[in-house]
Amino acid sequence: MKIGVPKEIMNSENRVAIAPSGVLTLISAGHEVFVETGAGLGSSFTDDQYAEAGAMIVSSADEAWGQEMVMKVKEPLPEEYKYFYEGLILFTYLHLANEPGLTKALIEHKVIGIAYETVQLPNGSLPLLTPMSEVAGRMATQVGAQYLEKPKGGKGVLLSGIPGVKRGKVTIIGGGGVGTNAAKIAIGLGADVTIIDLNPERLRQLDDLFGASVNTLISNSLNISESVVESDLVIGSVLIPGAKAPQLVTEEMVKKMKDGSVIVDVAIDQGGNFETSDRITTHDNPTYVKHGVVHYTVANMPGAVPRTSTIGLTNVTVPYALQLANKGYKKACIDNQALLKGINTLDGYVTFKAVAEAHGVKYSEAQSLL
Ligand SMILES: NC(=O)C1=CN([C@@H]2O[C@H](COP(=O)(O)OP(=O)(O)OC[C@H]3O[C@@H](n4cnc5c(N)ncnc54)[C@H](O)[C@@H]3O)[C@@H](O)[C@H]2O)C=CC1
Ligand SMILES: CC(=O)C(=O)O
Repeated sequence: MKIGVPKEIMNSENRVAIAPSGVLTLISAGHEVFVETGAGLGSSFTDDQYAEAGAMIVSSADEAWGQEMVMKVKEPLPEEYKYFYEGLILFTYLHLANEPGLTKALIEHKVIGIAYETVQLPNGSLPLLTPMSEVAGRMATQVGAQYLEKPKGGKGVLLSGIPGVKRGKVTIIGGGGVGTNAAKIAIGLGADVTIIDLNPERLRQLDDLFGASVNTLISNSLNISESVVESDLVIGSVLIPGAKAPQLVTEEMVKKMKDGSVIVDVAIDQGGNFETSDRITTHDNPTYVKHGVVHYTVANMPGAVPRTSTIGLTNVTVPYALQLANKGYKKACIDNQALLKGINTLDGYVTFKAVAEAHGVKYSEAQSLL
């Protein structure tokens, strides 16, 4: 199969879909890979390294997009919709529940849209989201700690405290991949950490993992409200796979937070967990202040640590890309139910229920279209 790898064009998106090691894997299996010139530079991979791995370096986005399958990192931006054509296999993060324009463009052009974030194993885990959730979760605490500093607009609290002065309080809503990694770093910093989740079994696992280093709370409006209002840093990481994120923290709760507190809404890529997360920000200008609270709502957090993230993403996506390329998307998705769950658009239909519901459009089962 001919596989294209365009350069990412989102603000400060320095990741690339495949590291040279992944190119070598695909080429060794008999496929052709076309990498747009400079696509890897943000992650410190040169054209020469890609060429040595066997890729063809192409000089334009047009050529990279003109292949049978395109692998990307972020959801295409409107200026990329012109590259869509009927039958294109697009393998990338899509976050369609929060992207009505992109959903429409994929349907109109009959693109086979396979979303990394909805590929799901029988145990419910999301293997192509996990490494970026690990990155974003760890970053969430780091950036939260930074924005609590006075010169960054925060209230001037050091999360670790010092002897004689109490520790900062961190609330993490959603104890999955992002939440667990955010907690790891917050505990490491010595903060007073609370994790809130809807799933009691998940709370038990977190309790076993972190012991007395965390407080765990079941998710309900009262627990969320009480914990959020008392916190210096609140991290939003609730996901209902493929669906628009639930807004669990209301504007009223945010109004009650102390001035200079910080919100890091990692779930912003699916629409966000805070009623006050009313915009997506960029790495160039990552925060805004609402009701005195600093909001960080960057939808591509791992783009700031591209070297780690590109390698982490390649590790998990390439085995699936190989299945798509070796067998063709139909047989690959019939043989592997996890991959089948990744198909969000096919033949002009929305094939992921939560996406169809988010946009009020007809849902068609992917399997019946294969
Ligand atoms: N902004 C960014 O750059 C990035 C954003 N993300 C996003 O972060 C979000 C979280 O991802 P993961 O942690 O991997 O998901 P996950 O599926 O591992 O975890 C989600 C957790 O939310 C919990 N949950 C569901 N409903 C809840 C409720 N009502 N109250 C409390 N908890 C509830 C689930 O039980 C689960 O433990 C996703 O939207 C993902 O796309 C991930 C990576 C980068
Ligand atoms: C998950 C996602 O959208 C990201 O890593 O940017």
